[in-house]
Amino acid sequence: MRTSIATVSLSGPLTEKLGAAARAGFDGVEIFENDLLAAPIGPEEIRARAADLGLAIDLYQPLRDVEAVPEDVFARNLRRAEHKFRLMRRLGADTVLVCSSVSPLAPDDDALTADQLRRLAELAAEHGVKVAYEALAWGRRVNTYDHAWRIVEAADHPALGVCLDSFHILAKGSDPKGIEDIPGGKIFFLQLADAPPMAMDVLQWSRHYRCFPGQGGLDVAGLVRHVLRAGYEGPLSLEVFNDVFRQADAGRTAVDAQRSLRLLQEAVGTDAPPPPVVPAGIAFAELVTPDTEPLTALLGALGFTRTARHRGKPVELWQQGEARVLLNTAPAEGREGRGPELAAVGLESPDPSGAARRAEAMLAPVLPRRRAPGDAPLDAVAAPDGTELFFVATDTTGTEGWLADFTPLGPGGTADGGAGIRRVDHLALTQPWHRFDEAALFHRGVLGLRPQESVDVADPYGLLRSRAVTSPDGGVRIVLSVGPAPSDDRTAHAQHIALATDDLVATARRIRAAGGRLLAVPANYHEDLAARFDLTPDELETYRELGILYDRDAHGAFLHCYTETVGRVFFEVVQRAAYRGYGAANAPVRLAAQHAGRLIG
Ligand SMILES: O=C(O)c1ccc(O)c(O)c1
Ligand SMILES: [Mg+2]
Repeated sequence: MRTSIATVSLSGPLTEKLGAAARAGFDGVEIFENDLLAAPIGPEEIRARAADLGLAIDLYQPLRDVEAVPEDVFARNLRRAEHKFRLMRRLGADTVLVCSSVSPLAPDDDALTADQLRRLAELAAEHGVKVAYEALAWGRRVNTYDHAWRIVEAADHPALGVCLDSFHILAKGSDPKGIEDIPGGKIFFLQLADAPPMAMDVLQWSRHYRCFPGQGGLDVAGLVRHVLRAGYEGPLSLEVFNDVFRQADAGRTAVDAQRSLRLLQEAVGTDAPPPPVVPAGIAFAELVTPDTEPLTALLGALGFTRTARHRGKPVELWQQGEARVLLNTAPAEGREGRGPELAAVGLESPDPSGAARRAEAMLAPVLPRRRAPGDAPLDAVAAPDGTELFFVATDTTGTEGWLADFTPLGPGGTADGGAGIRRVDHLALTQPWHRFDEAALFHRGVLGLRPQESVDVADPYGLLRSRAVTSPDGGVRIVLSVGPAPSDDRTAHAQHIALATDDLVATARRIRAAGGRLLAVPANYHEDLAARFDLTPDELETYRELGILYDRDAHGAFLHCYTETVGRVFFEVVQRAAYRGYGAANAPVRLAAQHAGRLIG
């Protein structure tokens, strides 16, 4: 189907918005009146620019408080409307949006409203344009789609139809099934927006928190199915008022928006992109670091062994069980002067090239293959936070496997035992503040991971939001978070690699014995644990001594502890049986402890 986006959804001046929409693959735009009023170029030139970019101007909006007014006011409104109809002809826009009146003057009279809308439509028809009537959720009298349709039906003019907006319909809790009773040809326009679940005034919710379909909690796809069954043939148009998108880069927002519509179209069956290939596990986590020193000491204490070296690049493989960490000391552009950070993740994929095809169809930036002749082919894309995601074959033993690019370091190189670490449990990646919603949608759409609930965690210097995205069997777990801007002395929001052990107490003791330093947790925390959980004094004493945090859910217990932070990276070691979470209840204490920076040992 054709896709369109309202200019209000993108930042910047009108011409930049048009460029961003076109580059992201949109077919059209809704032009907001303010964007036109503020543009330094006239309607004819806007029309020409849009046409050059291959964009139609699908809607001009909005006309406000036109209808349901005393007759003298309506006469003035018609004059104002006629002015806009002439403007629309110059702009090449054939549909105008009329929002239901919010005026306190609006008399409680559907017949009057219908009569005035019919006269407005007659005037519009004389100018060759159409009127789409939209019920705002906070409209004075008309605030549901079915009420708007009853009025349009009564007005009975070919140049008058309804505009459906998923936000207004779903935010009010209306049943969208009734949309099927509206003849498709009378649905002149469809605006789509999602929103996170929030108990707040609907106008504020709409003006500040709308997001792209799939980023919130409304069943936008369900609504679209009803609209399609009604026979609607117009564009799917995104109309998102959002405080963050107003500031973010328009080009990125437009791609995020287009990705959301591709997923929506996949869900409703109007498009069939290559299917998602869900990664099976984390093959490796790659840390870039100016020098290996602080990390090799830490990895050694954690029980890792340097097992191999890349044949052509300054990259070492450190391994323990199925956990693999790459240390890359190649100087990287843009990273000068920065300490160690997590730069890339290898995702084990049952079908790496299928995963790459999916990624491309979902508009993930495909990275040039950084490989020397003879290296294994590696497909990679950039996640919204810049992390490079490599799709690697699950079978690492073959000559095509990524491990084939590494030379084993002697017989002692096979990692065994160590500190009891078996694999990577999860990765925690901090997101730029304006890319959090984009990141969740990206991981769902591109990788087929499932976003879990978003949780808010108190940090001593701000609030941290975090949301896990996981594969169905838990083989891949990535925790996306966004928090207060990091500064040099506040490294708590560094990314981290969580490693799984079956016996955290034994692993923590082994780490300490090997000279590793663990994060000290205040005694107050362990006193509180005694009140919350049925733990023996011995267990509590052990946890206190080793800085172990504890949580439990309906499925089982969770024990975890943290290493010191090196550059922007630290490690967590976790023991989970069937526990499903990430110890969010303990996160405020952990973050405060990281700010305090006290270590055991
Ligand atoms: O918030 C508003 O005023 C407004 C305007 C136009 C729309 O299409 C809409 O859904 C909301
Ligand atoms: Mg709308």
